[in-house]
Amino acid sequence: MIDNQNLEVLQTPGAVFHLFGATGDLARRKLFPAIYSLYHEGKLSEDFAVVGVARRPRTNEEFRDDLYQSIQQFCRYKIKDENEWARFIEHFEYKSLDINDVNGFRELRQQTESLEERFNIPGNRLFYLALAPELFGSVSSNLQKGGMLDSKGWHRLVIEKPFGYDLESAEQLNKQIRQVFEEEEIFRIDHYLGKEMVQNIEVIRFANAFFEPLWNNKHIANVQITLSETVGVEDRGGYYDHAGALRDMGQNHMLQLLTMIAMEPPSRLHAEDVRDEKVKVLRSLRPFRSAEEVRDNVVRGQYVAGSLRGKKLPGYREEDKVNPNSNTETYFAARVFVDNFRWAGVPFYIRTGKHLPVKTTEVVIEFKSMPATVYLGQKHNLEPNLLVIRVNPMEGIYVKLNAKRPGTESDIHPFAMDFCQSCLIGINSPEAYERLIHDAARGDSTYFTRWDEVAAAWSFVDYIAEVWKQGAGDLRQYPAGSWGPKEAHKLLEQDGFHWWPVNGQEEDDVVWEVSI
Ligand SMILES: NC(=O)C1=CN([C@@H]2O[C@H](COP(=O)(O)OP(=O)(O)OC[C@H]3O[C@@H](n4cnc5c(N)ncnc54)[C@H](OP(=O)(O)O)[C@@H]3O)[C@@H](O)[C@H]2O)C=CC1
Ligand SMILES: O=C1O[C@H](COP(=O)(O)O)[C@@H](O)[C@H](O)[C@H]1O
Repeated sequence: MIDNQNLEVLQTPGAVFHLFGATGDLARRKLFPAIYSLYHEGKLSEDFAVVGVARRPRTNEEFRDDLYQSIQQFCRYKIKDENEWARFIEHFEYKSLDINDVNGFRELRQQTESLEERFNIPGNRLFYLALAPELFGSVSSNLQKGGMLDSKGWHRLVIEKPFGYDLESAEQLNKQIRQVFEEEEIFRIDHYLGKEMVQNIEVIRFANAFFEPLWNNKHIANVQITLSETVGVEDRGGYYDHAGALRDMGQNHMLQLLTMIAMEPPSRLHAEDVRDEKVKVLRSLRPFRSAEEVRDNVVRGQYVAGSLRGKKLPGYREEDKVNPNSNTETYFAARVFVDNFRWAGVPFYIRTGKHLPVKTTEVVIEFKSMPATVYLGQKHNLEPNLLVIRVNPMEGIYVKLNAKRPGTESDIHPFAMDFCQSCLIGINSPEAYERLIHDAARGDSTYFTRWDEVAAAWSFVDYIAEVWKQGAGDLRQYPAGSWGPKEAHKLLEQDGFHWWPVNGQEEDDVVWEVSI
């Protein structure tokens, strides 16, 4: 069992957190629970304050009630100690303002200064924008005009995705923000980078002597990245129909995961060194250069009515706020290459979709087969070795090996050596947002996306989106609850591979317990 007693607790420096979009869905489901968890674990020092900002009127008491509900419903810690809750909640206040009205920011400044005085906070201010991206530019400029950046401490801007709709709009957005904030002050969220197992990829790769020598095109046959979701678009049809799976998951989470797998070891674990290595991967992605290349390497799909675990599900075009003739993809799979010395010739297959059979995020590294076999003519089933990194909902890694079935002479079968982190008693991994808010408050931008990463990812994705917009690249239908269009299998079959089953082992796998 992991020793939980001696975990390091790094406290944030004193600061006022301004949470723009405090009455929204993200704040309620993710941000308030994250702040409470940080406090509960002693990672937030007592000299902090939070101002929730949104348009609708709320008294401080009403706002605090909202927080209570949100934490009881969504936080991994429930409120049990009323004294602790009373200490925590007195740090929270609400401010009603319209982002486009600079006067509201002047009032916010006074409110902030009074909180700084009350809690002895040295002028550090963090601005978290849980808002529609159209508002990011106005917030930045009104923060400046309203005097919110005049305090002596540091100022940081934390921005939610999506960062733009394409490269051009992202550049415009970046320009607006950069008129007010330096790049070092901007923390662009990609919440997948806050996930425990995504951060663990770095450790698995760079702290284990037996992986690194094999981590290249001499030994790896292909890499498969799956981000499958059981949910549909829920109540986000308006946003999603405009975005689609490529922009919603591909440009950010999937390419970020790919960079974590493919990057070179950084010289040091400083934020800029890590991000330098990641951006090199994005720049090495082989761009598609024609509609045919897109058609041959990228599959897009949209769910039609189907069912999942006995529950009937409507088709995408019947969802709320979705255009009934929509051609937006709710699924895509692609075969991409990283054209550098390490990865030349190794296909990376990536796929994501809504209303697929399981919720999972997994990375499968498939190793090349043995150069020859000595087991000819005997009963055997020599499957390739796999390293599987399970990000979500299970956390862990397993290695698939071939071994002799006990009691036989050489009946060879695949076995899994499984380290299931989330199965260990006493492990309650932090939510991604906890880690990211904690990092931003401490000024650590390692797990936030730098502008050049965002730009490189858009450059890659834009070409595909443009080809689709021109009508090329057929939109395939798949029943909700299925594994997506069958064309996604052909992407791998043409190379002699197949998608490995995700989120579980095959029946005859044996789990070898590994203790740590
Ligand atoms: N929800 C999620 O799971 C995820 C969301 N995101 C991103 O986070 C951001 C917020 O999303 P979400 O919480 O779902 O959105 P919601 O629509 O639920 O919330 C939007 C918030 O913005 C406030 N707001 C809107 N207009 C103004 C204005 N003119 N002045 C002041 N406040 C305003 C609203 O408050 P009021 O109505 O009171 O003015 C509300 O608090 C988006 O960029 C989204 O893409 C990213 C990943 C996941
Ligand atoms: O950013 C997004 O991510 C979620 C999936 O996140 P996860 O942490 O639950 O895997 C996705 O549902 C949403 O469409 C997208 O905007």
